[in-house]
Order: sequence, then C-alpha cells, then structure tokens
Amino acid sequence: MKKTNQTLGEFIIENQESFKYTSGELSRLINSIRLAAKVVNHEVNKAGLVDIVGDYGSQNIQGEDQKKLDVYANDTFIQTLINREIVCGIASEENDNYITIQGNNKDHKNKYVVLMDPLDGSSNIDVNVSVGTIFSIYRRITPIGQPVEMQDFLQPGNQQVAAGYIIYGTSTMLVYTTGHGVNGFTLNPAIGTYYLSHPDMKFPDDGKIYSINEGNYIHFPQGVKDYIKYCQAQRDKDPYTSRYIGSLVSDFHRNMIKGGIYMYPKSSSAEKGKLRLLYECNPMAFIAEQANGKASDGFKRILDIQPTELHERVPFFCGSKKMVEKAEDFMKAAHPKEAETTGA
Ligand SMILES: O=P(O)(O)OC[C@H]1O[C@](O)(COP(=O)(O)O)[C@@H](O)[C@@H]1O
Ligand SMILES: [Mg+2]
Ligand SMILES: [Mg+2]
Repeated sequence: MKKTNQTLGEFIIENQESFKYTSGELSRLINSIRLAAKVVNHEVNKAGLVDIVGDYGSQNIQGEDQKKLDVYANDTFIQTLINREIVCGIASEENDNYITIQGNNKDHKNKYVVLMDPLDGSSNIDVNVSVGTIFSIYRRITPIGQPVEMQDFLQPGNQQVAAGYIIYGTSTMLVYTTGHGVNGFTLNPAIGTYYLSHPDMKFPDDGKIYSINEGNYIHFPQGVKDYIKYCQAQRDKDPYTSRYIGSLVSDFHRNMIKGGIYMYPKSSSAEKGKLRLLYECNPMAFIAEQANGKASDGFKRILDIQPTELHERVPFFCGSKKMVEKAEDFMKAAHPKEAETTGA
C-alpha cells in the first residue's frame, strides 16, 4: 500500500466523480463525519481522566447498559450531522426510533439518511481497548419536501451510497467507501488533519486469522463448530490464529489488513446473533465487498437482506473471500434445510 501525504480534503476534491448524486453534498456529509470523529476521538483519548467512562445509568432499546461514551458519541454525531444541513433523518443504535430532521427552513429538503453505531465495542471503553464508530448512508426514498419515513431506513444494504468506520486505536483512522473502493485516512492529532495513509485497501483473498467469541462455543450451530475445528486442525507451517478484540471495527480492520474472518453467528443464547443489520453488518459488508472481501449470514449475501425493523440482528460472517466461502461450506453441509430455505 503506497502511503501518501494527500489530505482527506484534497482526496475528496480529486475524486469528486466518486461521490454519486452529489453537488458536493455527499462529500460534505463525509466531512461532517470527519469533524465529529475528531471531537469523539478527543474524548476517547482522555476517557480515563474525565468522567466519560462507566455506565450512563440507562439502557438502550437493545436492553444494553449505555456507557457514557456511547451517549456522548451519539449526541456528537447527531448534532454535527444536523448542523451540516445535509441529512433528513438519522437512525442510531442508541435511539429507539429514527430522528426526523426537517432542516433550517423546515422544508425537509435534505437528501440523505444516516444510520450509525456511534460507539462500537462498548465493552472495551473502560479497559482502554480500541473502539470505533460505524456509519451507513442512503439516499432517501420518500419524496423531497416530505418528512422521512421508516422506508427510508429499511433499505437493503445494496442501496448504500457510502459507508465507513472510525477506529479509535493506537492511531485514529477514518476508513470509508462511496462504492469506488476503500480508502483509509489517519488523523494527525497535532494538527487535526486526516492523511491518506491506506489508499485502495483490499482484503487478502485468504487468511489464517479467525475472530469469534469462542466462549460461546457450545452454543454455536454445528457448522460453526465444524469450521473452528477445521481452522484448528490446519497445523501446517503457517497455522491459523484466533484473534478476538471484542470490537467489531478493530477485528474487521486487522483482518482487512492481514487477512481473516470475523464471525458473530447465531447461538442458543442469541437466536439471530448479536450484531445489528442496519448500522453494523450492512456498512461493514459494503466496505468488505468494496475491498474484495465477502459478507454473509452464513448462507446469503448480507447486502441483499431486506430489513424489516431498525434494530434487527443478523448472524455475521465477514472477511477474506476464501475464508467466508469455507465457513459457508461448513454451514451448508451441517444445515442443508436452512441453506435451502434461505436460497443459499
Ligand atoms: O462481547 P461479545 O458478545 O463477544 O460481543 C462483542 C461484539 O459486540 C460489539 O461490541 C457490539 O457492538 P456495540 O458495542 O456497539 O454494542 C461488537 O463491536 C463486538 O464485536
Ligand atoms: Mg457495535
Ligand atoms: Mg455501539
């Protein structure tokens, strides 16, 4: 990967044609996410010093205890997006329902909806392990001039116009796609500028890293157990390695650079898995496919799933194409009926 010193701003101007539907609106939207990420990054980096770690004292619709940083990140992204006069609606992991944004002139003229996981990897916040933000962008369906409706948010992932994540790790990076490949920008915190550090990111076609919470092993479907045993049995000179950070963005990012697969399957304790289709699996699947990777629910393409509700969960297998296909082979072999009904 050629490193460059091109800034995010210069990159956007040079690649205007890759921002479909835009007279600069989508690039302005990416810029507003860039700005919000800098603000959140500032808090993440001093989380131990200020009263921003720990529980917020309420639960989100998922029944999960909200962390203070979950709420802080959520408020920051929502406010920044509203101020930029580009979005007509926002859906978030931390909000029960979507937010309608009528715009300064109260005319509902803005064209994009954003769905987001404002703080991914919440269990890692209090223990100083990397976390992230995930976002997904669609063009509205409801006619301009009318308030957004649920249909604007329940679009299949193959309709996304952009998706990305921020990883607050040893460095802070913005990684996103507008359907023309995947590019990674590293923040220079001293001057607040992002630089194109990872142009044209691609998943290696195959890999040896598998990421899954093996603590749930006995609850996994047989096909997942068979795939894990297959990985563990490859004792050649370059054996498989299990790496699981407990933050989707971080596990995904490492696997995209080194080659690997991330799996959050359904289990007897989570009948649809844990990850949410709209603001975790769809954006990460869009990025994965744009980086020559693959993303499925074990049987069918994530981006083709027709959503039915905002916070629906889906089993998630995502990463290097050959690894996902191998895992799918084990799933189809162990669960032929399910494979047939899902049209795999
Ligand atoms: O602790 P578990 O059950 O393995 O789940 C870890 C997974 O849950 C998540 O934290 C879910 O995301 P949130 O933190 O945004 O709820 C993923 O980032 C991570 O991969
Ligand atoms: Mg998450
Ligand atoms: Mg979250």
